[in-house]
Amino acid sequence: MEQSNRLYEWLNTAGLAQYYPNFVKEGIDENNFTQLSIQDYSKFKITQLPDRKKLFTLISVLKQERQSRETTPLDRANPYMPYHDRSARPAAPATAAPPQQSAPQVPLYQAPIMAPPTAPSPAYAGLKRIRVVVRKRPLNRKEISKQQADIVTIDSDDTISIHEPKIKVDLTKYVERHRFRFDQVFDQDVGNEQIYRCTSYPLVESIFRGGKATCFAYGQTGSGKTYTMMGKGGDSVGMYALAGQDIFNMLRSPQYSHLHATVSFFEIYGGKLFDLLDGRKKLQALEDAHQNVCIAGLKEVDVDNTETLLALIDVGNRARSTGSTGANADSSRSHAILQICLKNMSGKPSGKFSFIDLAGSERAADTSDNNRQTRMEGAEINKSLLALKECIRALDLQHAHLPSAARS
Ligand SMILES: Nc1ncnc2c1ncn2[C@@H]1O[C@H](COP(=O)(O)OP(=O)(O)OP(=O)(O)O)[C@@H](O)[C@H]1O
Repeated sequence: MEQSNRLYEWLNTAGLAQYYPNFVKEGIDENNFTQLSIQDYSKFKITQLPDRKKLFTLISVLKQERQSRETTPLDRANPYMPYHDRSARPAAPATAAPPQQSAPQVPLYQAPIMAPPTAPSPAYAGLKRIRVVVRKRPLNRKEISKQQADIVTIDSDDTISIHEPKIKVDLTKYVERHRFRFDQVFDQDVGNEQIYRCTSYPLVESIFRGGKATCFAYGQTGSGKTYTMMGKGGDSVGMYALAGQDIFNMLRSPQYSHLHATVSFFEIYGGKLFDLLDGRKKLQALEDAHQNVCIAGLKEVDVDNTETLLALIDVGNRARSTGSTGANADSSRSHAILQICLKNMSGKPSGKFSFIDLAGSERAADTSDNNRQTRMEGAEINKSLLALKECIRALDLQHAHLPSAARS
């Protein structure tokens, strides 16, 4: 494939193919594309905000991808290729000519927290142990109909601002701006596939080296955690399916013919564990002699393709505890843990990817309409999230003592 065509392919995937000739005219190709800055965009006649955002996201994804490509062999040809297109790559044209073509809202974030593998791996030496990325979701229908204001702006690829409306003692209204910095932030028009590329994807290879990787979706109720992990159904897939697809593809290569994958899915509700693939059978977390946490009796199903994985997730999600909260009519009230475990011929675990769709945290202001059970659940959820925070802090600081949950 010619390099210039690869540039076309990237732009096409991001919905920017019509600008391709402008890039060619300015001498931009695959090698210098990622060096473009926001100030350059107008040179290519990209003046509309949505298109500028698309270009910004595309360049961020590619930069991230360039880093991770040095560590993973997956899909080197076009890291930006979306999930649906990976089996049938569209041919790019051979020439430069393209084909024709009010009230504040707070729960706007969800943040997958990425933990690189626990097993030492030279390829991951340069990566942070924990990465936190933030995704903004668009205002939903209810918020739009109430003409509520969007109080979140994305300032750059790692900084967001929250504009908090406040009232002074003399009743004058003003807005206080809070800026927050993360490893990466994504605007509301970024899809699950791009988020997967920048977060979970670089970790997939690590589990084939015997590592343990974890992706948490953390955020307030209604902020989009399940949307990110699961997708919306149909063609809209999330982290589970995208990672599953890459894992199963790698398992098909002769290099990994000695491995197979098993899937388990359970939830933590009210401090208790329930197997989502086994009729919500109650489970027990036990610690073995090496202080590894084991879930006794957890059902593990052999899976070798994405369709079966999605069918199992569907079964599990139907069994998952949901309820209605002030902020989300279909709120997950439990932490759901999907594990894809690699095992060798003798059934010994040899790498694991855990996806954790946490129950939503709640602001006190959103709980006023909730009934007693919902409030009790909320208290339990907030308590367990606090415990999780301690685990992550201990991991981050590499404490000698880790809470047992941080070791599993
Ligand atoms: N990025 C997004 N783009 C479009 N719609 C979104 C996005 N994120 C979330 N939504 C929509 O917002 C609603 C709430 O999302 P979701 O159920 O994923 O929230 P949640 O964080 O899992 O909430 P809870 O913790 O209460 O389970 C859903 O209708 C979902 O389709």
